[in-house]
Amino acid sequence: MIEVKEVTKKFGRKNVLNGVSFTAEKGKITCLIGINGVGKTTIMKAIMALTPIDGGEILINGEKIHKGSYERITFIPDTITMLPQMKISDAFTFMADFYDCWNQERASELLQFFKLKESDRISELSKGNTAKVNLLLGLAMDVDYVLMDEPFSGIDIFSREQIAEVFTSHLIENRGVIITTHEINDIEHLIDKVVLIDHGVVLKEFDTEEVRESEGKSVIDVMREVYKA
Ligand SMILES: Nc1ncnc2c1ncn2[C@@H]1O[C@H](COP(=O)(O)OP(=O)(O)OP(=O)(O)O)[C@@H](O)[C@H]1O
Repeated sequence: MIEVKEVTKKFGRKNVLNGVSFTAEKGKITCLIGINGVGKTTIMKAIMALTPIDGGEILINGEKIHKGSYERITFIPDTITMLPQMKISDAFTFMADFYDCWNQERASELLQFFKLKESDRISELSKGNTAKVNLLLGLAMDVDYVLMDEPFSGIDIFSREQIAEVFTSHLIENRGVIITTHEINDIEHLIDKVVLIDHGVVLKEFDTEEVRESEGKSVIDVMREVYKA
């Protein structure tokens, strides 16, 4: 489990996270929802220890993040981190050299799934295909948790559908997934848990199935209630 406990973060004098707490479990897809600038990416980076926090605590499977944790958790940012002149095959070699948990078999499977070729050059990929390569590089790692920042942002409907398909396939397996979005429509049916964020605090954390069954409400119904209150 990932436990985010009372996390605070300032950039200069600006309070960005004001005591954020939530949990994300293995085997579940947890979605952080909030409009632009509420601190979603900062939370992801804090979990990965890519940005230092000012207060609170973050635990991954009961431990604070350490060097070895990067073989158990990965972050897929909303921009590709591979060099533009690389081919997809070069990116695979880079990942294999860098991570023990790199799974080439799964990478090849994802490549087929997304209809991409190892000889494709990063700089020549469309926006949708760049997002797919980014996702592929994260999902081909044998980790317990995958963090994805806006995996559906700015890409066409067909690419979005293809990416959504990954979430219901064996390629996600029993992993814990945290995704951020400000646009819930496409993915409502995929997610197990929602964390609604505003101004660096969690307004509500709920299980989508539970709310649907016990209260007959969709995620959007709950969002309307919470954000309009
Ligand atoms: N390195 C930084 N230095 C200064 N301010 C920052 C830095 N990173 C983020 N911020 C500020 O922190 C706030 C939260 O940013 P963050 O990127 O976490 O929001 P977000 O919810 O992910 O937004 P978006 O949906 O636009 O990606 C914003 O006001 C942003 O300007």
